[in-house]
Amino acid sequence: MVLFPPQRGNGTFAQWYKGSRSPRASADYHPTESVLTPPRPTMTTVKARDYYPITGRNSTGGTFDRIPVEELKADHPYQWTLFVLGFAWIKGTPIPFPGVVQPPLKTSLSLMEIGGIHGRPYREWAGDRRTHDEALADFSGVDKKDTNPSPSRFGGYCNHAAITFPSWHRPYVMLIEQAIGDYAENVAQQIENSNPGEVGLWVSASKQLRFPYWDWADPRVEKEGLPSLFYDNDLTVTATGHKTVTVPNPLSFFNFPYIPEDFKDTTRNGVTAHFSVWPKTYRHAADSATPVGSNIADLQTTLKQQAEDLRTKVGMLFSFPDGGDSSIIYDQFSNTRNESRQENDNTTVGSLEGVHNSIHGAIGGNGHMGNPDYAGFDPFFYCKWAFPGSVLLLIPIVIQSITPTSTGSFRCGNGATPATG
Ligand SMILES: N[C@@H](Cc1ccc(O)cc1)C(=O)O
Repeated sequence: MVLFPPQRGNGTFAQWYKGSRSPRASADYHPTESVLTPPRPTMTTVKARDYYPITGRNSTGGTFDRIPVEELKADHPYQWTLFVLGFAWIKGTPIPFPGVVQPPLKTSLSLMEIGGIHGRPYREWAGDRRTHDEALADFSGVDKKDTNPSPSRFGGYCNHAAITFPSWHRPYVMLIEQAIGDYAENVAQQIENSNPGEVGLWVSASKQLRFPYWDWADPRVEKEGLPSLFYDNDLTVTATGHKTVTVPNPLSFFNFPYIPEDFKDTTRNGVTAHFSVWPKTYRHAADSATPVGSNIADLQTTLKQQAEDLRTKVGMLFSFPDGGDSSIIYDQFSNTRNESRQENDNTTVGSLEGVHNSIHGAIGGNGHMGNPDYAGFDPFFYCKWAFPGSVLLLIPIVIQSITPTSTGSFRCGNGATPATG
């Protein structure tokens, strides 16, 4: 399965591919680091060890729940510290911590590269394991799906408006989850090594760390909107000796280390997003090359207004009639451009992608989250995505004719399960 066809633009695929393959891509070639590379049984790069049953992060020795981000912050102080440190590290702006030597950050695991997988820049991910020949083998010069796809393909790797929409984004979140988790284990070990009195506190927390989710279908969203941990300037974390310290919040925005050439200003509904010059990610920004910052008041008003509708739409995903054809239901459940609509189709339950689009718009406005080409750079993207990723694990409830087989760990926060809306 080809999960992420590259953009060909006006040139041939071969031109695109040669032009886009940056030297650092091969220098940064790490055969075991990617969870995104699709199965290619005939390719020599495929190794049995690259595949493993997914029950959370690899090699933690257990299966642990993803938990709501608010709960991670309130009740799991060591995991919270490690998550915050890990997110800052992946952004290329590590937070110093006594006794910790920051592990090197591979280019391919930086937020600049991971964020760029989703949309722009339209070029190969630095961690893509395919050789030049393997990538070319994906392309057929005589196949319309490659030369003239209709509708035309999205330019990044991500899959939208297709049945692969949910299953593409789940491993995408796992990539950042695994990277931050590996970092957390490394740092936790260093902390315990230099603080023998804290042995047992950090390493076990690091093993249990999963990427937290934000449940945007929780009834609290109507009143409280977006939790401030996503936009506060600073966050409080627990340091050694049970002390708390204040650190810059890595979840509120991302400073671009450089602006890729193909970042373009985009005007929608008369409002321009100045992506070609904005040095950092914004949410609901002013139509200006130099906005003062994200307009959180606007964001909150929009989100609170839409919250009930969002929650209803998530609940509706679980109201497909029993006994239907599971392939048709999955098609309708998963994405906005389902192909299997029937002539007399009275189904109005919406789709996971549809409701997910609404949350992108509500949070991003004209900012990066509101546009698939740039959304992956906003740190919020991944906590937001960990939620529909988890809704996906409830698919056996949606399609009742399938026996539940999910071994993935999932838990909803605060009793507000998506199943009950
Ligand atoms: N393009 C979608 C919103 C969206 C934004 C970013 C994404 O990654 C995905 C979807 C819409 O207009 O509804």
